[in-house]
Order: sequence, then C-alpha cells, then structure tokens
Amino acid sequence: MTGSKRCLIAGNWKMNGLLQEARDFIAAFGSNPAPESVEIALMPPFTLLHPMSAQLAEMQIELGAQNVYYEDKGAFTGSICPLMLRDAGCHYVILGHSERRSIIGESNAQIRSKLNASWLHGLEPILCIGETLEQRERGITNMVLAEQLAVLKGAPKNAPLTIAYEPVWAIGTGVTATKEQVTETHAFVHEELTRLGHDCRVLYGGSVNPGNAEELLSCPGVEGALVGGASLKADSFMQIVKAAINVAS
Ligand SMILES: O=C[C@H](O)COP(=O)(O)O
Repeated sequence: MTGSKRCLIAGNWKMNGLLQEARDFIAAFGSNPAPESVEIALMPPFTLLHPMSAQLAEMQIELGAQNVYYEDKGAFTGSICPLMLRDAGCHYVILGHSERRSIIGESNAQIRSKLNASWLHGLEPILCIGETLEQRERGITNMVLAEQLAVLKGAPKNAPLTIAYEPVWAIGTGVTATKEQVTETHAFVHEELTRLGHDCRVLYGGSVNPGNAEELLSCPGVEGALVGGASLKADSFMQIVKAAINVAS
C-alpha cells in the first residue's frame, strides 16, 4: 500500500446473487465491525442494489454497480443510467471489465463515454484493465495496458477514480500472477497514471482468495483487491478483508 490512499476490498458478484442469498450474506457478514483502515465495497447485480443499499450503508460498506450506460434517460431498452445508480445508493461503478470487453465487445470509446457520464453524476468508476495470456506471452502487456489507460487522456485530473489491474488469464481460473508480475505491472500502471496526470488507487484482481490475499496485497503498488468468486461467501470475503487489515497495520 503506497501513500495515504485507503485500501479498498471490493466484491464483484458478477451475474450471481438472488434476494435470499443477499440476505444471508448480510446476516453473516454484518456481525463483523467495519474496519477503519480498509474500505469495503460490494457490487451485486442491478436487481440487488436497492434491496441491499440501506443495510450495506449501515454496515459502512459502499455499494457499486457492475456497469452503466452513458445516456441520462430515454429509449435505451435494458440500460441503466448513472442517476439510477445514484438513486439506488451507489458510490462505485465498475467499467471496462474484461468480461464486458470480450463477451459484449465493449470498446475503449464506449468506456470513455461511460467514464464521463459516471463523473457527471458523482459516481466513482473502477476502471478495469488487463492483458490476455497471449498478449503477456507476446511481451506486449505494457502496450495493452497503456492503450486501455489512454481512455483517461483529457479526463479531469481530480475526478474520482480507481483502477483495477486484472490479468485476464487470472480471472476465475485459480491462477494468480506471481508477486514479481504483480509488482512489476503495478509499477508500470502507476507510472502511466502519473504520466496521464492521475494519482489514484490501483487494485489487483484475478483469483484473489483468503489463501493468497495477504501476499498479493503486500506487493508494492497494490492498494486493494477486486474480488470475484471469493466475494460471494461472507466468510471468505471477510477473510480477505482481514488480510487487508493485517497488511495495512
Ligand atoms: O471482478 C473481479 C475479477 O474479475 C476477479 O474474479 P475472480 O476473483 O473470480 O477471479
């Protein structure tokens, strides 16, 4: 953890979670007092934002969404706008997740529009970047990350922003990047952000679990984690939060 930026442990539930599961999660997680040194956030599916909002706020857990559309309102069937996310109590929105880039075909231009719309309505984007295994093996990881970060060119310098570096080959695979890979890549991401005029938190994501969290969070330049699978169970998510508390102390 570098500087005075508070470590963030964010749970991305992806397309998982029914109402009863959300209730069970809150009941199990709620008995733990909110730590001072670590910020916690949850990104459930859209259908659970309103139902979870009040209780998460009481537990001092920030709420976030997994995507947003860039128009304010109108005939955009199936889309959710930034104001709707604010209305549901969201502080964060994940943008540019590799699953949206690869499955939905989301482009950097669309991601930039979503960044602008999020900032306009007071949301803090968590911008995801990451290389595929093929790109890493070809030695073009930094080039790919620089291209993805280029969506920040010309963006307001003081706009709230968190970056999540998620090597695509480590997402949901049980394979994590080595400490060396994480340290080296986070150093590059921080350098690139400085060049673009942004001093923001950089999270690591990709198969973070209770067994590897402390090691990953201890790497220089890692200021939190974006957790997928291991955030679905209150117990494993809390263990990751505890690992972050240990690293922060
Ligand atoms: O947004 C979260 C990441 O895609 C990581 O997912 P994972 O922890 O299941 O590998």
